[in-house]
Amino acid sequence: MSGQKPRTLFDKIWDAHVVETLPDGTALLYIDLHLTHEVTTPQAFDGLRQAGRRLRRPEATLGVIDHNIATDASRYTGIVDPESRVQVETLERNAAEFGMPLIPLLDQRQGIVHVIGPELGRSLPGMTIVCGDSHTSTHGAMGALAFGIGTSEVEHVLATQTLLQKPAKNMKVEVNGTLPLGCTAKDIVLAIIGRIGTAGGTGHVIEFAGDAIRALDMAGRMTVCNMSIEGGARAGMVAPDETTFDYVRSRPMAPKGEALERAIAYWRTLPSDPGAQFDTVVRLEAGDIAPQVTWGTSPEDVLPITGLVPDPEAAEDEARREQMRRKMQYMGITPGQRLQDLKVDVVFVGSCTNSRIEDIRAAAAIARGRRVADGVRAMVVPGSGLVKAQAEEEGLDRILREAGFEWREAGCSMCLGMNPDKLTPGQRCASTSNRNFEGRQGPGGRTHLLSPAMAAAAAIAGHLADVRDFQPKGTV
Ligand SMILES: CC(C)[C@H](C(=O)O)[C@@H](O)C(=O)O
Ligand code: SF4
Repeated sequence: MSGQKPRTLFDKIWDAHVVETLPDGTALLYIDLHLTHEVTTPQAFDGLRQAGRRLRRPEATLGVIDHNIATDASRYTGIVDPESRVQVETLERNAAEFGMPLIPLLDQRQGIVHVIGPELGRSLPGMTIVCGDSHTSTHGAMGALAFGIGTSEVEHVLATQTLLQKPAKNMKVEVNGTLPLGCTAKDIVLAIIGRIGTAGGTGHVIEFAGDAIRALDMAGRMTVCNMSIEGGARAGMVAPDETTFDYVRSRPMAPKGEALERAIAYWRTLPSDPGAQFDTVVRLEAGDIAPQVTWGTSPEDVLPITGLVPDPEAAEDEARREQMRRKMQYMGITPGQRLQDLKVDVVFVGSCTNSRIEDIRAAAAIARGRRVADGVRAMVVPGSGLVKAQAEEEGLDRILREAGFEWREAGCSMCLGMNPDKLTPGQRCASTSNRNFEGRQGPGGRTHLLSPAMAAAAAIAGHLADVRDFQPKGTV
C-alpha cells in the first residue's frame, strides 16, 4: 500500500464497501449489518410485498422491538395502545413472512437496538451498519461506519443489501488529557456539542480520537458516538483497539477462534493513517470538562452544573434572544437561576445513550446507602434483558430499589413519548437520554440531559446536583 494517500478510518471502511461510484461521487455501498425495529419498517416491508421482492440477505438483518413497549409488568399482558400494538405485531408478522431474524419481545436478549447490536457481537469493527434510526451512530464505537437511514432506504437495503450514499467529509474531534473526578463519557460528548453546536458536524463523519477517548471503555465510546448525531454529524466513530477486541471476544454472536484472530488482524489495519487529512479538526482538553447538564431544549444548551441559567439579553442578536426566552419559558426557568436549584420531579436512567451495565453501576454507586428524595419518581431502565440480568447478578437492582428507584424491563422507555413511560405536562426530568426538545419525553415535559451519576445525584438531592458532592459510599 506504500505510495497510497493516507486515509482516515472512515475512508478505509467506505472504500472497502463501495460497489460502484457514480459520476457525482455518490456511491453504492454494501451494507454488512441491517438492524431493524418496529417504528421504521412497516412501509418498507409493504413496499417489498407490493414489488414481490424478498430479503436479499436475511442473515445480515436483525430485528428487535424496543420503542413501543411498556417497561413494567404490563409488557407480559399485551400492549394497550392500539397504534403501538399494531406496530409491534406488524414487525412480528413481517419477520415471519420474510424470514428476518427477530429477537422476540420476551426473549432475554431483547433490548434497545443500539444496545443489543454491540452486546450480542453483531456490530463489529470495519462493518457498514445501518438502521432506520438516527442513533445508529452508536455502533461507530466499535470502529464501524454506522448511520441512520429513512424508511425508503430501509426498503432498499432489505431488497438489495446496498445503499446509495453521498460521500461525507472527515472531522476529527480530539479529546486529550484526563477526565476530572465525577466526569464521564456523557460529559465529554455534551461538552463537545456545547462547543461545536447541533450543526457543527453537518456533512461530516466524526472520528473521536485523543487519549481521553482511548481511555474510555466500550460503553463510554458508545455514549459519545450515540450523540454525534446531536452534533449534526452523519456518523461518529472510534478506531478499534485492544479495548474493542477484548470486548468483541466475549460476545455470543461474534466470530470465534481462528476466524476472530483473522478478523482482528484486519481490524488492526483500520485506524486512520498518520498524515490522513481531516476537513475539520476540533480539540478539547478533558481536564477542562466539568459535569454537564442542559438547561434548554437543544443538546447544545449545555453548561457545567455549577453554572447559572443564561441571560437572553446577553445574546448577540434579537432572534437568539427571542429563541432563548422561548426555551426558558418552556423549561420554566429564569435567567441567573442556579442550575443546582432546579427541583426535579422525575429521574430517568436509561436510553441507548446510557443504559449499559457500566451506566447502571455508575448510578448505583451514587444511590448506594442513600434515598431518593421525597416526591421524586426515579427509574432505571436497563438497555437490554442481558444488562438487566447482569445488574441483578451484581446486586445493583437491590441497591437501587432500596434507595427508592424503580427497576424496569428493557426498552426505549422514557427517552421518547412513544410508550407508557411519559412525563406529564410541566414535569421536570433529569434524564440520561440524548434529546431534550419540547415534548420529547411527553407533552409539556422538561428534560435536562446529564450522565447516569449526575442523574442519580439529582434523584437523591431532589434537584439538579453536582455529583462531586456525592461521593460513593462503600464499593458497589
Ligand atoms: C423512532 C425513531 C425513528 C427515532 C430515531 O430515528 O431516532 C427514535 O429512536 C428517536 O430517538 O427519536
Ligand atoms: S433509546 Fe431513545 S434515542 Fe435510543 S433508539 Fe430508543 S428512542 Fe431512539
